[in-house]
Amino acid sequence: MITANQITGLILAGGRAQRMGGIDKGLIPFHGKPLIEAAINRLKPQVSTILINANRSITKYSHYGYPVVMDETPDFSGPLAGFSVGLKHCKTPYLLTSPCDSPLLPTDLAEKMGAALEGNDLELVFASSQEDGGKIWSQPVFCLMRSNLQESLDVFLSKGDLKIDRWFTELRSGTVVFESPLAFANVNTPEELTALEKVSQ
Ligand SMILES: Nc1nc2c(ncn2[C@@H]2O[C@H](COP(=O)(O)OP(=O)(O)OP(=O)(O)O)[C@@H](O)[C@H]2O)c(=O)[nH]1
Ligand SMILES: [Mg+2]
Repeated sequence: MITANQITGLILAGGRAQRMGGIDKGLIPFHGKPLIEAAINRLKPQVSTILINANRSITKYSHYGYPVVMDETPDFSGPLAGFSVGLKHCKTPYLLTSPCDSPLLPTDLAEKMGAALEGNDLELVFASSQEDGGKIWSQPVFCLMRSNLQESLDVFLSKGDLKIDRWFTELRSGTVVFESPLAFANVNTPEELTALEKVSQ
């Protein structure tokens, strides 16, 4: 069984947030507190420690008491740049990733993905969500991976590829379907922020 003390949580807050007007998304208020706090609070019981991946507002993110790590490339090359630096700083056998803009993320994320990873001898498990109508969507920025994947990721990125699901196909990877679509609701626009605050009173 993979336990919380074997897992480091990586919160991805390194994006441009263009649909939010380019402001720092992790710091916008959600129910009166910076959005990233909700992700930290949901992730904390599932992991031994947390890393925050950000490319701006480093001092503000440091106030949470966790290391803040920046992408090694300054060009906002996507979430895999965050995975890469997260793997480099990860000192536990597993890394669990989550974006900073999904404040209702599953409280059993690590447990379910850990069981799938171990049970099927996988290297990486990503989440999928199921809509009420049954349609399944992959949620590739929610991943549990073995922390020895750093070399594989660096080789993949050095080829100039940035597509997250293409890296997954190079690995022994699988997915876990979570039934609550709301758990993966993410805040990309001011309208989505308002709507999510309403349904999560
Ligand atoms: N480290 C890092 N993370 C990124 C980068 N781009 C996106 N992400 C993260 O990936 C997750 C999903 O990305 P989006 O929801 O599209 O966020 P975003 O890129 O900031 O927003 P848009 O610019 O509106 O697409 C978020 O947690 C982002 O912080 C990047 O260049 N570097
Ligand atoms: Mg998003």
